Amino acid sequence: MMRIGHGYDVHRFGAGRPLVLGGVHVPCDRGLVGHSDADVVAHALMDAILGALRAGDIGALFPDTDPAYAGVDSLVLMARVADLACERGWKVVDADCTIAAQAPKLAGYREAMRKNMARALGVSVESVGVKATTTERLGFVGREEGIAAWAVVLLDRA
Ligand SMILES: Nc1ccn([C@@H]2O[C@H](COP(=O)(O)O)[C@@H](O)[C@H]2O)c(=O)n1
Ligand SMILES: C[C@@]1(CO)OP(=O)(O)OP(=O)(O)OC[C@H]1O
Repeated sequence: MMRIGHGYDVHRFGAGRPLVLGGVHVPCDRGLVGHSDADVVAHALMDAILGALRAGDIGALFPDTDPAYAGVDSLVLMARVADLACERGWKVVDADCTIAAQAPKLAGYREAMRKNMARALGVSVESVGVKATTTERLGFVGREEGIAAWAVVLLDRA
């Protein structure tokens, strides 16, 4: 039997923050605001896995009121989610992510994001897809107020 999961997350831009996407520090004059490193694509992918596991969501697992997660590297949390999947007898076989960002241009960082998230999950880089799109200047993404990300994942029995 296989399981499918879907995740979605949004973080707003703020000054004086690093922009971290898929574990990559993307050069930018502002970053995303969050209790953690606000890695919006890593959060979407973790939620997709937790959805497939029927194990709640990242907010339940890693509360934003817990000082332990202040500024945390989201890939560390992703490795914990992968461990949880393993403990429950599941493995990630495939994942795909879409990042909606009007700016900055992300094409040059996609491969590094794939590698980073694949490493955190303990899977081949071929098992993780990352794509970027603008929203043609429409909506909160188009106004450059924040970045949104979606992810889907397929789990199989380990
Ligand atoms: N932040 C982004 C957004 C888009 N890209 C790349 O540009 C292509 C065209 O985007 P449209 O939104 O105009 O369809 C997209 O397919 C990506 O390759 C990007 O690198 N960074
Ligand atoms: C991972 C966490 C930890 O505080 O990150 P945040 O930066 O608070 O991001 P959000 O997507 O709002 O909620 C998930 C949190 O659990």
